[in-house]
Amino acid sequence: MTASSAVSPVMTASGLARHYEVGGGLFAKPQILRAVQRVDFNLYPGKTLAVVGESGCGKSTLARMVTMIEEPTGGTLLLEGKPVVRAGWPALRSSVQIVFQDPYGSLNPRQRIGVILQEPLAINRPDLSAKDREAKARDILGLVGLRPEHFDRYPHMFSGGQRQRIAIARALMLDPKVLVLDEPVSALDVSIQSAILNLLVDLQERLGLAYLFISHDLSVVRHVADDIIVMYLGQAVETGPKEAVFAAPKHPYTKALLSATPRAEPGAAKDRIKLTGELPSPLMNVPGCPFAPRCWKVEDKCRQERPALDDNPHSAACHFPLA
Ligand SMILES: Nc1ncnc2c1ncn2[C@@H]1O[C@H](COP(=O)(O)OP(=O)(O)OP(=O)(O)O)[C@@H](O)[C@H]1O
Repeated sequence: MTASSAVSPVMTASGLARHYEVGGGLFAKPQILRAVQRVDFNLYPGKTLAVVGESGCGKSTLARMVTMIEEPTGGTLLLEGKPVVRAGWPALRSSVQIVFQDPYGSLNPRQRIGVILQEPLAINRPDLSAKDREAKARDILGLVGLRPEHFDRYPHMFSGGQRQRIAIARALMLDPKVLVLDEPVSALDVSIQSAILNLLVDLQERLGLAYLFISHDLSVVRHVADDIIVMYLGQAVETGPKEAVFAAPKHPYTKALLSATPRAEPGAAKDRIKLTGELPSPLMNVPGCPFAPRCWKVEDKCRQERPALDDNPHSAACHFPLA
């Protein structure tokens, strides 16, 4: 999806979908909840694709499919051109690692940092000796900006920012090609957020990692993204290079999200677009545009026909795009 890249994508998603059956029982049929619907993207080495949207739009479900924690119910996922299918998971899984939002909950409090870091190697790299595993863990600890003496400490002895460095270090232990970063700084103090974002940018440059960066916070996305997917109710409603999406959003939903994001530049104050109307239930398969009930540009066609993205590098699933 990025126009700039002549390099092959490390991961390609085509029509990726995840549905859940909910409810149901003796006398009632289960309902289908469409958490993610037909999402396409390419991830490139050394580049960051940000997925943004409000709570419940399907970001975490997408992350679980990309990290192969959960199987898609539709579409395909290719890793370096090879289909990701269950049979290939153990080998492919190590190439895609995830860092979660909560640095407090994701580390075992009873294990020393050195043990936590070596664990993925113990499981996936039986070819490495204990000495090599330890050496690798110590190297990666330094790479994420922690000190050698931290190796023997326990998670509770670290701050939130340091714990997130440990979680990033653990994700790097198997030399992944793709890192999924699921709201990696949302739980941290603002003062620490930029240090972690700078670390991620630095690691990407050094290691050529592809990032799928999931965030509801557009000011964070502005800092790190190359390309953006805006999701609404399980669907990609706008995709494009960051600069284009921020400078001239095409989808009314993206424009509303951007209008609610504080800007650092002086004089950048702008009118906030307030969305009214309810977010439709993901259990309802509405015929038209999912955003129509909240859209201030809505017309009859929007309620009848579902708009789709086109092949342009910057595209919006909207019958009446803004730019
Ligand atoms: N295992 C599941 N079973 C049923 N429904 C689910 C399941 N997981 C997610 N959902 C539903 O799928 C939709 C998307 O959820 P998801 O957690 O992916 O959204 P999100 O954008 O990550 O939100 P948040 O930021 O709040 O985590 C929601 O309506 C959610 O209730």
